[in-house]
Amino acid sequence: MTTRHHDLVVIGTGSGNSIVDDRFADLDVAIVEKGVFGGTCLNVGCIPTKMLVLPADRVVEAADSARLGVSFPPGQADWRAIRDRVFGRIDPIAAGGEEYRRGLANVTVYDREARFVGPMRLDTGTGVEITADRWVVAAGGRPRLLDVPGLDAVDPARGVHTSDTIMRVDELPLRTAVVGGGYVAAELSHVLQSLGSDVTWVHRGETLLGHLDREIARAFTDLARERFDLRLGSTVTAASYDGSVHRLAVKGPEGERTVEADAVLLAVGRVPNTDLLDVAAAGLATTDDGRLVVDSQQRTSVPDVWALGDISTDFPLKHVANHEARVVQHNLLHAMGREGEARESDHRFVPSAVFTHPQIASVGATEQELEDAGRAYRAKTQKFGDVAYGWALEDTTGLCKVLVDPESLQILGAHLMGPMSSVLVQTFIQAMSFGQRADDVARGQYWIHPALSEVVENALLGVL
Ligand SMILES: Cc1cc2nc3c(=O)[nH]c(=O)nc-3n(C[C@H](O)[C@H](O)[C@H](O)COP(=O)(O)OP(=O)(O)OC[C@H]3O[C@@H](n4cnc5c(N)ncnc54)[C@H](O)[C@@H]3O)c2cc1C
Ligand SMILES: NC(=O)c1ccc[n+]([C@@H]2O[C@H](COP(=O)([O-])OP(=O)(O)OC[C@H]3O[C@@H](n4cnc5c(N)ncnc54)[C@H](O)[C@@H]3O)[C@@H](O)[C@H]2O)c1
Repeated sequence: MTTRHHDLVVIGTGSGNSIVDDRFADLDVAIVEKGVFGGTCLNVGCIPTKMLVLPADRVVEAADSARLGVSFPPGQADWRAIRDRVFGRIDPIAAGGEEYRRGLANVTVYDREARFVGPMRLDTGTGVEITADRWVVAAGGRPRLLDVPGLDAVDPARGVHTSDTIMRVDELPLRTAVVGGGYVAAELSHVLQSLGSDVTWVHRGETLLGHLDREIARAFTDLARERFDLRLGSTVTAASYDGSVHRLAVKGPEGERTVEADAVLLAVGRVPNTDLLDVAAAGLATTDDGRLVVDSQQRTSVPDVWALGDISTDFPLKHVANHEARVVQHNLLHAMGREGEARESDHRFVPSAVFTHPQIASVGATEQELEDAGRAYRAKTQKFGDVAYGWALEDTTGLCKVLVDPESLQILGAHLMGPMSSVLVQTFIQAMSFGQRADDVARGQYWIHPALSEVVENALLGVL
């Protein structure tokens, strides 16, 4: 084992990869990445899922078009062509990112799983142990597995998948059992079912997407009930596999039932990679659920060590990881005397979207959070179907809900389900971020008629 000292070490090439730019050109930098460059979002997360959701949306919309007076034959997906198009675009980006880093004279890439072996001493797994003046830990997380024999390890050959593996299969399973009721389950159930797999969706809770405002969560759950074989309040207690078929014992409101499937998708959350990295050996403090403790400047409990993204954040979302990476980048430069005052991360109004069908988007407090906090609020839920573009869409399910402080008229939260919700929510994000009042946003600007954005205008006018 040889040892080497660097000026800066970055562990993880998801959002961590964006930190080292020209301003670090005079430093001896190590980048540590055990997998492909670009991390979760690019390779197995946001990007491929959204590229798969789009054709899935087309299938659903075509099937629904008869209501508009046009009909198409039932959607036929060429799974391999879709898969190859998606990864044919993504994989070269990951490879190009790695090639670029390896070509930089001041950067050394360590490409094995690394772990700490002492106070800020990292075994890179390549026969080199490294130390450094400054560190960035951006090692993300990985899918959680189930504590059920047979489903406690990923095994694509047997059809036991997580989001890391299901998107690259050669054949879409004829029947998939999806376990979990969060983001990944909602997006990938839509993809699988639309593109040709029969989905049985098993979730332990009574509503899907339980983190959302309850009105939206219930409305989405009602729609999902019509579309999927949905087993709510249900847990998988045992699993068997006979070489071609999985049989899951599912305990639910009607007792124990067997769910048969050709593949199982485990979508039961993610765990931070602090254990694999053995952060305890480095003396880095962790939260009860295993994330690195960071302060508002993204500093860990050890001096000169910063962390960002899924390994530390309360908000495991790519736009948050990117924001935190910019803060860490600035604060590293500040610590080296190259930038002014240190900065803090802004987690006041973190938005999110679930790219399922219909789309869902959200920012700020839910109604139940305001109730629990005993906070006064006014609420208005505007139906997409009641604005002009909603008529064009013949929309019967879309909702735009806004929650406002009755005194200050500040927007406290906004929750949408319907076409283009991830875009429509931006008006609320902007208003909340800049402290704009609901009446000013509603009345102080033009709203293009008859655009779908009128649903936001009407929700705001309604709440006033
Ligand atoms: C299916 C799916 C869909 C998603 N869709 C969205 C979306 O639409 N919008 C959104 O905002 N967010 C989405 N997310 C969440 C988003 O992908 C993550 O929040 C984001 O990628 C986290 O970035 P990160 O840099 O913290 O970690 P990562 O991107 O996970 O990067 C961590 C890197 O560290 C490496 N690493 C870990 N441990 C070690 C080690 N010991 N040694 C060496 N290298 C190591 C890993 O290989 C990895 O490349 C999605 C997630 C999933 C799973
Ligand atoms: N569009 C997006 O922004 C997007 C898309 C996908 C993922 N993500 C991010 O990735 C994270 C992970 O997504 P996810 O869907 O895996 O997690 P999640 O936290 O959204 O949902 C996890 C689900 O699994 C269930 N669950 C947890 N443990 C279980 C157990 N032991 N048995 C049965 N069910 C269990 C939970 O009740 C929950 O419904 C999300 O929190 C999100 O931040 C974001």
